[in-house]
Parts: sequence; structure tokens; C-alpha cells
Amino acid sequence: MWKEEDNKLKKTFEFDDFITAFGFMSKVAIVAEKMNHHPNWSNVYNSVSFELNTHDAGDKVTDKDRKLAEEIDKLA
Ligand SMILES: C[C@H](O)[C@H](O)[C@H]1CNC2=NC(N)=NC(=O)C2=N1
Repeated sequence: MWKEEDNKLKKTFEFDDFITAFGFMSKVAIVAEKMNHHPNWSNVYNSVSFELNTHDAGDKVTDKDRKLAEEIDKLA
């Protein structure tokens, strides 16, 4: 479940291992590039955390972030 907090949409995904987490990140990277909307994210071993917002809108959550969140969910 995405949580909206501090002008960010936040969610953490956990996978079996690093290589699976990194495969997910690769798929997200391709979609983000196509959308020209890029996540703030971090990866620690099998875990990938997102904090989505729109820099061009003054670091607020916009429909672009909601759309990216939807696409990320489809790839997990
Ligand atoms: C020039 C380019 O379109 C912009 O910098 C895009 C790229 N990716 C982006 N990603 C995010 N998360 N926010 C933005 O405002 C944004 N702007």
C-alpha cells in the first residue's frame, strides 16, 4: 500500500534476493524513462524503497507520481 506522507508517495517492496530486486529496478527504470518521470528510490539487498514526488512541481505529489506508482505495482 502506498502511503502519502511529507509530500511523498512511499512504499517498500521486498524480494527473495538482490538479483530479483535489481531485476525489478531495471523494469522500473525502463518504464520511468518512457514516462519521463523518475523515482527517488533506494535499494538494500532484497528491498527497494520509493519516495515519489515531482521536482518540477516543487517536490509535491502529482498525478505523474500516482501514475508511476500504479505502473510500479504492476511490475512487482
Ligand atoms: C526535464 C525533465 O523532463 C524533467 O526534469 C523531469 C524528469 N523526471 C522527473 N521526475 C520526477 N520525479 N520529477 C520531475 O519533476 C521530473 N522531471
